[in-house]
Amino acid sequence: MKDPTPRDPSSVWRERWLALRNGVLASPRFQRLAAAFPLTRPIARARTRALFDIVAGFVYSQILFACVRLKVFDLLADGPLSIAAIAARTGLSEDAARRLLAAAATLDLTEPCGDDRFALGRHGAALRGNAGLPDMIEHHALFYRDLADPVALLRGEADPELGRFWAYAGRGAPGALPPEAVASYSRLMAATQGFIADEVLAAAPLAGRRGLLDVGGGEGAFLTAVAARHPGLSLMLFDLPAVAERARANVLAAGLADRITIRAGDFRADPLPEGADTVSLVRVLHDHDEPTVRALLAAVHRALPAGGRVIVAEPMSGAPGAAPLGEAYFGFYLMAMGRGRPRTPEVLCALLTAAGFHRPRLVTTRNPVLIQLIVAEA
Ligand SMILES: CC(C)=CCC/C(C)=C/CC/C(C)=C/C=C/C(C)=C/C=C/C=C(C)/C=C/C=C(C)/C=C/C=C(C)/C=C/CC(C)(C)O
Ligand SMILES: C[S@@+](CC[C@H](N)C(=O)[O-])C[C@H]1O[C@@H](n2cnc3c(N)ncnc32)[C@H](O)[C@@H]1O
Repeated sequence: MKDPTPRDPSSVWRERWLALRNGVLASPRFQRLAAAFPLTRPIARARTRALFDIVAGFVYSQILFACVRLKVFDLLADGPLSIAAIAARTGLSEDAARRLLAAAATLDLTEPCGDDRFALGRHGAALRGNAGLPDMIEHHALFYRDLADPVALLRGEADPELGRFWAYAGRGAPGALPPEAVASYSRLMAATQGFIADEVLAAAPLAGRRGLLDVGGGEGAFLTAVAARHPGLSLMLFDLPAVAERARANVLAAGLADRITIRAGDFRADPLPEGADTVSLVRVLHDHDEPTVRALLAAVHRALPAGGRVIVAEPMSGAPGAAPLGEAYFGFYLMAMGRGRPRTPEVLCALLTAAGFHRPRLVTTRNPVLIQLIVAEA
């Protein structure tokens, strides 16, 4: 079907090239020839594998999910185990355990070491070093169910479970959410701060700052990490009342009540507390649509003094080497959640400029796949 909308003249040549390339790639005769000819055969194989991997991706995810649910990586933490021992400890038959461990081995989750024994694979071992990751993987059961009919999700005809899990994404006033509505998402976010806070703190320009306000700071896991690394910084957390209550209990239990002040409120309705010269928004903006983000950034600007600084930390669209994680993974995750979108650094910089901030800039983290930073001055 030809698109009747007028085209930008600069795209004409690109579209002609795409038509030519795609016509060739779609031809079964070309595909047969490319696979037969020794010089193009490796390319044909790689393309076949790449497309097959997209088809199989969900199966790979379920194999990882089964390993996490059955605690296979915990079982192998002390060294290789035989299939008989793994079967006994997971409650699987030996045949099922062998099928799972062999499949996991092809994904580098486990590694065969002869005599029907398996060790942790490279990914299985890395997973053990990331506290909170198994919780995050198990949480995906909801997302996978929401994705069972992606077309219904795209058409807005589904009733996604993620929308209920992230209670503040619902229609009601988030400030009135009861404790039980925020408990599970707050626990999950706190559990996954381990691999976020390290990256953010390695890159965040906090030297010489006096006070940090963490907006949407959850249970206080990020500020607890900040407190350990920046002993001179005064710290304040702002979150919904039911979440702030959890933060208060955690901060008290960690003996940090004199370091971290907790303030409760709804940033869509209440002013932000003043007094800090730096504000962080960690995994907050991507949860919200444009009007909320604009209003929130303007409120952050109002709360900051001259010389103030804002730090936005979240996974972003178009991260180098990880393009599908932004638009595909977080794009669909946030669609199921019911609001928000992953944004490129350029879009975030433009939103910060519109809110009155100066010199918005991308600060590269050690691991942009997980999180990136934008810093701007008030
Ligand atoms: C050892 C020898 C011989 C050589 C060394 C070679 C070498 C240098 C190897 C590297 C080893 C290494 C450092 C490995 C490190 C691996 C790491 C750090 C792996 C980390 C993996 C992290 C993953 C898979 C993270 C996944 C995160 C997810 C799925 C997050 C989802 C977040 C969501 C859904 C957030 C929701 C919040 C909302 C609603 C969007 O606001
Ligand atoms: C995805 S979580 C991130 C939590 C924390 N910053 C982290 O990275 O672990 C988003 C946080 O924003 C908070 N939040 C959402 N809407 C809010 C609102 N209207 N006012 C205040 N906080 C809000 C949530 O309660 C939640 O703690």
